Amino acid sequence: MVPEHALADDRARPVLERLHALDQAQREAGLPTEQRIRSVTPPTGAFLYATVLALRPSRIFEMGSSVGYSTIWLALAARAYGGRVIGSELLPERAEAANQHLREAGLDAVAEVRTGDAAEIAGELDSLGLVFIDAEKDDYTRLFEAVIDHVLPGGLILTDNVVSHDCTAYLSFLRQRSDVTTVTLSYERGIEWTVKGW
Ligand SMILES: C[S@@+](CC[C@H](N)C(=O)[O-])C[C@H]1O[C@@H](n2cnc3c(N)ncnc32)[C@H](O)[C@@H]1O
Repeated sequence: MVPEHALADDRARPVLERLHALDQAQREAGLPTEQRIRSVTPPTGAFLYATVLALRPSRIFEMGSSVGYSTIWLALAARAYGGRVIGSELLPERAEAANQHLREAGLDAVAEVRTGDAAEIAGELDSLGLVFIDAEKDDYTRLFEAVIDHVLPGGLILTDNVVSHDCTAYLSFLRQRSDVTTVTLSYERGIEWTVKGW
């Protein structure tokens, strides 16, 4: 039992535990990256949950949902105050699995995962209070550029894996922009905390 999963309710907890166990098993088996579900760690899930509870964004967008592990964490928090989560996933079978996991967790009224390129789906959305970027690391700049105009002033963009992976180009790109304030959090795999200016 992973302590962070105790934050979830009785319906969501078994789904989170199962997906985390699958992620661990795939990593231990040495499966190639593209075959793994590549979930965030449980502490990162709890971080997303706590951040959403604190900021209470009405509309949350996730770029790269895989089978929905982090989507469940975001949705658990959003449900507490009536927020809504839109996830996005390039691979149709993963998006389908994510929506099935949201149903199992009792969160399908709060969150949905759309199939397609997150950059294109961003164009369908507006007034985003929080964006979580967790797709391919060499695509972060394109995804950020696609979504930033759809984020509210003061909105938060979180990006995972900025310490575990070489994200130098993305981090420099963010620091050259005058419309955001950005800091790197050395937490778990590294989370970039980027706030859009008012
Ligand atoms: C690191 S995994 C996401 C893990 C997920 N956030 C979680 O913690 O459960 C990255 C996922 O992004 C998807 N992906 C890659 N490029 C994408 C894009 N341009 N738009 C949407 N999804 C993308 C991949 O297929 C993969 O399933």
